Amino acid sequence: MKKLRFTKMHGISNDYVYISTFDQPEEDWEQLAIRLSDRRTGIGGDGIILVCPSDVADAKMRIFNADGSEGKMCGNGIRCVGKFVYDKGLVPAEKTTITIDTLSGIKTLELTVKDGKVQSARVDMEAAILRPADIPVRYDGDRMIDAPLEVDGRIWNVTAVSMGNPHCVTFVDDVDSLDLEKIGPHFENHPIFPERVNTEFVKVIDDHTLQMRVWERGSGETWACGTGACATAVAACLNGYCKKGDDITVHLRGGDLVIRYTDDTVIMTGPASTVFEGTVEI
Ligand SMILES: N[C@@H](CCC[C@H](N)C(=O)O)C(=O)O
Repeated sequence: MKKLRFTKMHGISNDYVYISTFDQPEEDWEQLAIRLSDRRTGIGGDGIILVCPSDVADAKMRIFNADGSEGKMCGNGIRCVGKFVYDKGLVPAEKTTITIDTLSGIKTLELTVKDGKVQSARVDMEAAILRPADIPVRYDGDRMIDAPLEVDGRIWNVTAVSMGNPHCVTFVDDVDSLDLEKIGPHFENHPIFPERVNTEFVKVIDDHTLQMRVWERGSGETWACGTGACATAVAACLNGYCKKGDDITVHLRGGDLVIRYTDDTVIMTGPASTVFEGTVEI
């Protein structure tokens, strides 16, 4: 029986099983993501994240959702990967600017370190993608903003944004009362999203504050989604609820993220936490 070393980490309760391939061989990650994510029979998590060697950055990140599908980007995950790389000494202790290669490009992180451990990270998520074909969403206009969409027998007004992965943002009066287990899968598998979609349900608190719940492609409702918070802040600016260049606080079930959107980039700031380490038989 083979053994795999892992670190359980979370970014405001969006929890993944982190596995280093710096010193462990390749495995069938799709199958392991399904098995290890199970909260009763596995380690438990919203998926698994691999921290891999890279020729072009300090490390490479790969994210597998709980259903085994591979995502291209993970906002909460990348802050934890920055912490993992620093805390494990994979970069020198004086190096607090870290680069991480992802399937949606190389991202730069500024780490905040206390007593030799990373507490939080500020990530340059790069420009939001709004061109429908690049998100991807089947939509005829040049940007899908506040567009009516029928989902599960109701009309929702949606804004489509890619942060390296696809998001559908809808503004509602109340997020707490929504039955995400029922409506989430209808958004995720809606035929206008050829690669499925992550969906954010958002209440505007004021012009600097948003409350959000998320139904993630491949993982269901999670307590937070970093790329989802970025897409939400972008959508809030595009819909006139918030202003570009301002710090926008997004309240999620598991905590807060601060997002700043400009035409050139989206900056996300938030914590990264280690829960425990262990080995698992595979
Ligand atoms: N939780 C993540 C996003 C994870 C991937 C997503 N479910 C997808 O398939 O695109 C985040 O914090 O961004």
